[in-house]
Amino acid sequence: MKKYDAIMIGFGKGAKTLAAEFAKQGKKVAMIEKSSKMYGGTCINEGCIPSKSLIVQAGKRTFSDAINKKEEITSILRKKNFEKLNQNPNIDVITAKASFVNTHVISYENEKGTKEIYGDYLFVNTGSVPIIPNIQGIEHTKHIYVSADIMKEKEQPKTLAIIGGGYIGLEFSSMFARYGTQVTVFEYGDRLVKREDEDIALHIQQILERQGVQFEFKSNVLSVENVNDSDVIVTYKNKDGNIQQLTVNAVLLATGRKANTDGLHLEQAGVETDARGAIKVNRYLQTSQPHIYAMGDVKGGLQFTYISLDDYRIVKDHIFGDKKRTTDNRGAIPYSVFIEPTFSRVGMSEEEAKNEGYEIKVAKLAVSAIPRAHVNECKEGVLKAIADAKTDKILGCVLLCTASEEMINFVQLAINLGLKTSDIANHIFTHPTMSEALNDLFGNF
Ligand SMILES: Cc1cc2nc3c(=O)[nH]c(=O)nc-3n(C[C@H](O)[C@H](O)[C@H](O)COP(=O)(O)OP(=O)(O)OC[C@H]3O[C@@H](n4cnc5c(N)ncnc54)[C@H](O)[C@@H]3O)c2cc1C
Ligand SMILES: NC(=O)c1ccc[n+]([C@@H]2O[C@H](COP(=O)([O-])OP(=O)(O)OC[C@H]3O[C@@H](n4cnc5c(N)ncnc54)[C@H](O)[C@@H]3O)[C@@H](O)[C@H]2O)c1
Repeated sequence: MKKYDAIMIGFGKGAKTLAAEFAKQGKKVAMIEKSSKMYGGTCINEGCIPSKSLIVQAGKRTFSDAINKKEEITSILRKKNFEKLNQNPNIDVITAKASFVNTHVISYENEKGTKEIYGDYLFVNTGSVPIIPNIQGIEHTKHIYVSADIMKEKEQPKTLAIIGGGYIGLEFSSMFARYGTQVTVFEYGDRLVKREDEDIALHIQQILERQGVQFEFKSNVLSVENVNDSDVIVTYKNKDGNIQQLTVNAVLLATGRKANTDGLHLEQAGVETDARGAIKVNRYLQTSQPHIYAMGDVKGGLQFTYISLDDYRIVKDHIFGDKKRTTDNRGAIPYSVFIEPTFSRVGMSEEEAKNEGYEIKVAKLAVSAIPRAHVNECKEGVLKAIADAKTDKILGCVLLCTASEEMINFVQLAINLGLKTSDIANHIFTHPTMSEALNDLFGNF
């Protein structure tokens, strides 16, 4: 049986970066990825990059041209990811589905039959899969998609129902609407983005409604069925309890994603999972077997590529470093939802800060007051900051504006460094930029 210092299961962000690190240290690594279409993981092939490519191209290209462009970008990145590891003499890239035989042995099957390999360390980075809601007719109805599949269809649906108003629901509704598709979002909740303040949720809703998106809040989709070859009838209970129907060309399921442990046989290695099926880890990302680590979506919690990357840093530090980095000291974690304009947040919302017992002060700035927003011809949105009234320290910030995905990283650094609102209010920014609006926002307290 071939022996490795480290076996990576899944070509996710954390594992591929860790594989290169192990190899750099002269260790022998096996990277096992189940599909030749997935080198580089979800982000590059089915997640962040293809969706952001389609989002950026909306309004610039036709839908089918944008799909072609997206294919071009993802195939370049996939190839680069494969070659980077495959050309490394210390790394074997194995294309096969892996499963545990015991605490150190992994089995996989390829055209030559079943093989087993041994690893001193093992790393599970198998990502997540869409949750398929329990809706009558969902398994056998045509034109029902998850995010990965709908991004492969060249034909643009004229009408689209999206079930779920979370990250994917928001990004895909804004994107399809801007290609000219009539979009209806069905959401369980009584409003969008439950973890955000109500004023911000309302802003987001109004922006999307102006783009033509319709929302059915507090709705429950009961069944889907094909009416002819090209249409789907969606039957749902609306917020008033009335049964309604909507006929659309396609339905996108965006009701969350769960840890992907399917077929891994974790039990053979004694690796425990939690009630939601995610792999249980400690703050160093060790599983119930100390030499087996889990990184990225498969361990539950926040599902972002940059979390998987940070998981790599924690594991690297635990194995090769001073063991100081943990999941407890990552600092404030920002996020961006790529609707148009982008919505980004870091730190606490107003409501969260109040619930934590802070005496707070709140500052707001309308995007229409920003010179660069006029240049960009995108004057929609709002900026909001929350600070501790006693210490003037920044507690949180919400940016609903063009380029907020860039700006939020600056505010994150300010929060992590413990800066005060006056530090940003008096910071020198280049002009004319969206970032310089942070002078005014933080000067508005
Ligand atoms: C549509 C969409 C848009 C997104 N947009 C963003 C965004 O803008 N920003 C952001 O930060 N995050 C975004 N995300 C989330 C992000 O894609 C994930 O959090 C991230 O890719 C998770 O990476 P990972 O390291 O956990 O593993 P993944 O990248 O999911 O990699 C897991 C790999 O393991 C392989 N695998 C699974 N089982 C096995 C097995 N048994 N044997 C061998 N290989 C196996 C899979 O084929 C896959 O390649 C988006 C997700 C989606 C779906
Ligand atoms: N920009 C980004 O960083 C980005 C973009 C896309 C996806 N992602 C990641 O992908 C993950 C999955 O995204 P997602 O949008 O599928 O999940 P999500 O958890 O963000 O949202 C799911 C939504 O579906 C609703 N819902 C669940 N079941 C429903 C039903 N039967 N009917 C109506 N509504 C229902 C929930 O109330 C929730 O609002 C996210 O957690 C996120 O981490 C990130």
